[in-house]
Amino acid sequence: MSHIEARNVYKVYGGNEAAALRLLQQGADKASVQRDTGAQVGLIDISLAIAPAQTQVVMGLSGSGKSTLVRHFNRLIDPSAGQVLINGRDILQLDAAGLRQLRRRTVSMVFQGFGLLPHRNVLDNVAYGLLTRGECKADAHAQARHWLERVGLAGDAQRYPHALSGGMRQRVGLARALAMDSDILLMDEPFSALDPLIRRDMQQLLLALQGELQKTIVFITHDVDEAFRLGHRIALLRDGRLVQQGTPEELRTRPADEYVARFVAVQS
Ligand SMILES: Nc1ncnc2c1ncn2[C@@H]1O[C@H](COP(=O)(O)OP(=O)(O)OP(=O)(O)O)[C@@H](O)[C@H]1O
Repeated sequence: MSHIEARNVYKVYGGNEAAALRLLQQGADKASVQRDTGAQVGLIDISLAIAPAQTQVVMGLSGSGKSTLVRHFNRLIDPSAGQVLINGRDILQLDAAGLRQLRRRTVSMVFQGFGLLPHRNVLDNVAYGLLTRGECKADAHAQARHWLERVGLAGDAQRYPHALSGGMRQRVGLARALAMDSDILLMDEPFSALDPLIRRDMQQLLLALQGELQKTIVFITHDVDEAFRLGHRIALLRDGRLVQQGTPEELRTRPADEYVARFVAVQS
């Protein structure tokens, strides 16, 4: 069974949503629908299945719909049409308690901007999610210390975010997500603000942790090298549509069209 599945997902923002959806379902493209209905088109008929313990990269230019797609997987965004399934269950059917459970237990998210709490030290930042889901302080701190050690920050538990480098902050963000012990990690351009060498270190760290922990990771990037380095599979979006989903090798050797061929050709 797929761990995560999107079935015929459409997302339209604002404007005349019903009219926009109808036009898209008849095959219209993003630009014409936006012009004719005043709606912003996020996603068009996306179907994507992600297997357990895989790193699925979502790649595409700015505005192609990467964040919109991935935010459907923890219901930060609800689709205009279509279904999203986690472990075979339609998450749009979840009640408030089910949604809380999804966000606290099943899916964690790591952002580009780190999202750390500035007035709490590193240990408390990592423990924060555990405390808010009701774990006692001693357990939360023990787990936080464990994950800080795993990301190489054992000696930095008492420091504050402002005193850390970007790479260290992103390690804290990663430790915080891992501490939640959820099976799914959503990572929205987590390394794009980092210097190239630090970025490479973080990619290595993620590969090592993934090999060991076997999480299902959905990783957004617009960097082709990063996508090829990290992804078991890569989904390439263009103007809200999925143009190809496949292994790095498949994208390289059997690109679905000229656009995919040009996109992957930039790989160094
Ligand atoms: N809240 C919103 N309201 C209106 N339009 C939106 C909203 N969020 C996204 N969009 C539009 O949906 C489309 C896809 O945006 P999205 O942010 O998902 O793309 P992206 O590939 O993640 O881009 P980036 O790489 O710049 O983050 C864009 O045309 C964007 O303008």
